[in-house]
Amino acid sequence: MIISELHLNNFRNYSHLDLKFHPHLNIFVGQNAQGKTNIAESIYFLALTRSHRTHADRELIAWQQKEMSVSGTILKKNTTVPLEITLTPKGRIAKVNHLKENRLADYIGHLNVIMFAPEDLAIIKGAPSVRRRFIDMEIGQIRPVYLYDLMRYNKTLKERNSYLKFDAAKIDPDFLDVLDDQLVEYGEKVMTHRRQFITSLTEISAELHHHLSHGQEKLSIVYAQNVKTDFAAELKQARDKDKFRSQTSVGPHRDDLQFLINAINVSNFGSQGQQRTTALSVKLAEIELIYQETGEYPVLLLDDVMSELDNQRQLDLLALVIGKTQTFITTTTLDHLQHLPDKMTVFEVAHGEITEQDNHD
Ligand SMILES: Nc1ncnc2c1ncn2[C@@H]1O[C@H](COP(=O)(O)OP(=O)(O)OP(=O)(O)O)[C@@H](O)[C@H]1O
Repeated sequence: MIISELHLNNFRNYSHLDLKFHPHLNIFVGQNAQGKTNIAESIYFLALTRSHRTHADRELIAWQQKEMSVSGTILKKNTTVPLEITLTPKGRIAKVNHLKENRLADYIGHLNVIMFAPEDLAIIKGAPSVRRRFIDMEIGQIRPVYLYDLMRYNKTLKERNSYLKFDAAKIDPDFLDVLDDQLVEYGEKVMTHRRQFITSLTEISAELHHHLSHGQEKLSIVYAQNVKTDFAAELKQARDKDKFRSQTSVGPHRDDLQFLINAINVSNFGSQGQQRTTALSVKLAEIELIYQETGEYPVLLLDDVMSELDNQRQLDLLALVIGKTQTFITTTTLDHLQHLPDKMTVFEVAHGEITEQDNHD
């Protein structure tokens, strides 16, 4: 799939912007703090109805304004899909084909994006919650049903945790049994989706990493599932402890991922370069995974990462994606970008204004 047009109204530092994109490669070049990442962020937002870098939607609305909107046209193999999201003080309004979708889960998935930004190193180095968010966002893009299951799981978890805060004497074991049954039902579904996703991700990223490391490194990803074998039994066993601590200690809300290179944990012992290449392999694997699940390649957003890759990695990366995946690159300079294809559009970004510099069809 490709995004052919993008329209922004009061999004960050763009009061009004209309852009037409190249189907293969679009480069946004400009000095710091001009609005390059804002463009990548707006495309990510159009796909997933949230930002990749903030939880606070308010930050996305141009200062002194109350609303913003992002819209675009998505071209797929057989269809053209107009998408639009408006952020108002009352919340989000998401439209597909100009019709409002009542559930965001029905909206997400019409545009698939993979974003690779410096923050993504946190998938390797950061807290387990970062990795869970990564898993949730990625599975959610390809399987909307996952978002339903996850939402139901989180709702039940919240209810159980609130109930555990009651005085011990007031806790009815039968009611807790009912909550446990629900938690297990939704939790099992969440874990099944995660297991399948991680198995496929491991397989593809191992192959890509082998390629990117020129045969030197073997990457494997381990699903560090918090539930060992039997969720229901483990929940029951932890009940006294959970009552004492007023929180649920077992379940997929405690899951994690481990990245191993040649059997050594990259998060703790990998070099910066290995951590970066691992993050890149994982991101590139997602592109293939989305293709396998949906039959369309997603849009790739490379925000500020090219300068961090050496010449060879840039070459490998571009060779893997150009022509297959519509790619957006943000960068402060074109100087270090080697091996660019002939066909692309370069946009110059300055103070929230964009000028098309070069267009080679
Ligand atoms: N809600 C907002 N309203 C208006 N302007 C905003 C808003 N949020 C951010 N900005 C402005 O957007 C600019 C930052 O844009 P962006 O993050 O896209 O920079 P960039 O060009 O990618 O820079 P860098 O190369 O440093 O990453 C800053 O000038 C900032 O003041």
